[in-house]
Amino acid sequence: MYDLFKTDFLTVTRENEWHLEPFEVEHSDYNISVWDSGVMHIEPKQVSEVERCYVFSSAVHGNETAPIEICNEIITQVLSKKIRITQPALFIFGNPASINIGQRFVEENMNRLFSGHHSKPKTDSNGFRNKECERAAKLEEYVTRFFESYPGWHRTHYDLHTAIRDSAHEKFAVYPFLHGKKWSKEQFEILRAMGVTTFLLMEKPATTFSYYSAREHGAEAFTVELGKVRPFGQNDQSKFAAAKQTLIELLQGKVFDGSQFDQANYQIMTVFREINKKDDSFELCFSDDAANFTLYKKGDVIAKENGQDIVVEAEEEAIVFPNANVAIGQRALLMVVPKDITNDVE
Ligand SMILES: O=C(O)CCC(=O)N[C@@H](CCC(=O)O)C(=O)O
Ligand SMILES: [Zn+2]
Repeated sequence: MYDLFKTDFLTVTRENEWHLEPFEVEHSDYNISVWDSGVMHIEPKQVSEVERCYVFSSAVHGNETAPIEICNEIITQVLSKKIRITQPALFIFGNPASINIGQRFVEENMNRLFSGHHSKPKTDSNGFRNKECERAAKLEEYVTRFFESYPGWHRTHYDLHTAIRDSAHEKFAVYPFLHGKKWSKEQFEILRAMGVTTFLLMEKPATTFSYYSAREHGAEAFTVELGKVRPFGQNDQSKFAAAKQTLIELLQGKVFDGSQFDQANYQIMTVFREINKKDDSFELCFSDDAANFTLYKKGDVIAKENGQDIVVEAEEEAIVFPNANVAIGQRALLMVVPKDITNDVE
């Protein structure tokens, strides 16, 4: 049994990489349950009239430390009564073992394992199911348990990340494919309050945590990129203050009014092309410090594979998440273009 008033939740999480026996934390204002390593449910004892519940996840990639720090601070401030919240929250540190090694993942990128992909047979290892597969399956169960505790409530999940490269738009959010549903004006406004004005609208299902919550639980869910990957202690906290403050305000029952939505306040992009790595010869043809959202022109060679050039096809395309160092078959690069969503928001 841990005393979370003496040892913060992140420390306890890091001491128990893959498993922690569930326990309750005595508190005058909240019912607090630790469901597993890195998984904490906080429920205000006084039931809110604002029927909204929140999942805030971080460390789905263990080296993306700024969101981990933000979430750990919010938890610590709630427990110590420095801030008071009114809405139920599930905090998740996704991959504690990868936090400890300061890497994106231990064996497999967990953000490619949701929506059941954790249970798909692995072609490379005769069906071997690694610990990240087990963890992704458990995280799905916890999110289900949490959302089902509040039937009929409005559900939100922000899966907080930082990006490997610099970005021409420092903060941006990936809006998972909605299968024809309209994009939420309110969410554009909430995320703008966090400092996010660039959105990447996905056009197909994905294996990410945010797509899982959107699709399986009808949650407003996003992968939110808050800046660049840095080790613990090297994050400029001032760059994350607005995001942290907005997350706290949501937990305090704030409801945003999206009625003034104006596309001119945002950079809205969609995926023109997803480039997957097909074999080990795949290489990117721009420098390692080319930022996300750098524009390339028609005919520019952006990658090579198997002796073939991969070139820009539209008049202009911007790069997002370029990474030649992914497993074969996985996304190595997104090419994105602007999108007008004036008639597709509500
Ligand atoms: O900077 C990068 O190349 C990756 C940053 C990152 O982890 N991004 C997420 C995006 C997930 C999504 O598409 O919703 C990822 O690649 O998992
Ligand atoms: Zn990430």
